[in-house]
Amino acid sequence: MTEVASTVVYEVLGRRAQDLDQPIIDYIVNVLADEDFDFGVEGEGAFDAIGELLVDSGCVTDHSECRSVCNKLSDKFGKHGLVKAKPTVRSLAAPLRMYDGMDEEEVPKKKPEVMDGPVLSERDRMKLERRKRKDERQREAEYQMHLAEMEAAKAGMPVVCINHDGNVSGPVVKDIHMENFNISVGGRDLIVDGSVTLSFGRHYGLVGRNGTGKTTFLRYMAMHAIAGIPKNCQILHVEQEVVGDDTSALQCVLNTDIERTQLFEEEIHLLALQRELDIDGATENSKEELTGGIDKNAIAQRLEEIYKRLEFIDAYSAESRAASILAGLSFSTEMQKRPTKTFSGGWRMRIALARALFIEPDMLLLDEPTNHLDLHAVLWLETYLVKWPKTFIVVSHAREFLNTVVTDILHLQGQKLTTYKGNYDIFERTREEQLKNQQKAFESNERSRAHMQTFIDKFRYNAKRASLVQSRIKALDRMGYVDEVINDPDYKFEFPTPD
Ligand SMILES: Nc1ncnc2c1ncn2[C@@H]1O[C@H](COP(=O)(O)OP(=O)(O)OP(=O)(O)O)[C@@H](O)[C@H]1O
Repeated sequence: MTEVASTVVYEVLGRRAQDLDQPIIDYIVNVLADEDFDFGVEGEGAFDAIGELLVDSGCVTDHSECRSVCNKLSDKFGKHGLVKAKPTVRSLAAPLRMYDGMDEEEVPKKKPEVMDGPVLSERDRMKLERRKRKDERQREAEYQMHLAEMEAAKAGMPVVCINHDGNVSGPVVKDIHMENFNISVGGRDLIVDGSVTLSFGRHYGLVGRNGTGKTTFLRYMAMHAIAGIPKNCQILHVEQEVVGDDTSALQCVLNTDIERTQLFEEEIHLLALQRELDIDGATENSKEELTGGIDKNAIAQRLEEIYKRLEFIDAYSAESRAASILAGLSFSTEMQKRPTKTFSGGWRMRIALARALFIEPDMLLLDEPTNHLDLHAVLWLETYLVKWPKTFIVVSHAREFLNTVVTDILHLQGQKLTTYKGNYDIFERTREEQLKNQQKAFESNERSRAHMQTFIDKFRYNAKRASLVQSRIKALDRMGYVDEVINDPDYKFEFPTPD
């Protein structure tokens, strides 16, 4: 019935329908299609019900055009057999109560009145302030506990290093589907019922207001703490600077290739043995002691295997690759040879970034990588990431950087993650358009609801309008709500005065 009613409404309104918002049209159709609706004589009932709405919305120019439209509607509805025969009029023996026979839920609820709270005394205000500060301290303590738990969990995880043979522990997983997951910190829900698919080779920019949980999401991913992340997927989250010690910056990067380092160490050891065996003066017994029973042939054979493997894993070009990454991040040749302990935190962060780029994990997670970089390094990193062959997620507030390096945007808002195709500018435009439409739909929905509510309130106790009021109540119920546009609040810092 509603379908035919909708066709009739569009037919009668014609071009006028183009200027009407969808919720208003839906409302008109619902009211007129209601089986209890009374069109009255020459569409008088329709005029009463939707006349004001048609005039207010600008669909008709004045009341006389409105009457003619309502008349036509009544006529057409009648022709399509959509008008019910008028019930015989009878006088009421007893007063009619509007809510009789209605479900409790259908009874329109009155909005709770907003009451102004009592004015706080200075003492109460101080008390509240103290309570607030106490809560803050508790939140900070809970957050520190969360960080400690994360650290402990990370320490128990396998070290992310260069994996020359691909995934030996299972088939290579390309896309990652994380479904219906929740993340909360210190009792605060950051992501509720989140679902994300990360396609292999795409570059994601993770954006959202401060404090919404971007870093925490990356941490959970790095710990494989979200269902749907394959165990054999190597995820590296560049979060902390490298620990400073006597290792040179270059060696620190090279050490992430554990197999290469081990093969070189074994080679050095075997070559030393070979030299010992070649010394003429050594007795057979002392030679045996040195080599643990391995003869010269076995050593030569093992060395051959080592050289083949080193060749296979590109071990000889690794140093120049590592050096070029460090150079890109503004380390001069002299700096690359310096022990990591001689660098500041910012520069050690760059070494951590260089290590991650050198490892090339299946999934790279970068949190504000440009924060520690100079312009030259930022430009170099942009070029490097554009060509990155695998998947990465980067959190950054640098618009130009995001525009250059990402192919998709992950937006964390309202405890949900949404994916948008395209760079940051495209995301911003799409989002603006979406918000505008949502706001428009919200306002139009509110307008229609308010209009219906006014009618209901006005004629609630009017027995003659009972059926109209009922149909409005039903229509109001069917109409539903459009969400209002709500932005996540910015994280606010407060520096309390000491007690
Ligand atoms: N130092 C802190 N003390 C207490 N709670 C914190 C602290 N840092 C973060 N949190 C809590 O964890 C939530 C998520 O923080 P997280 O760092 O993951 O957000 P974010 O989106 O990465 O923010 P930002 O962009 O500011 O880094 C915060 O809203 C806050 O509730």
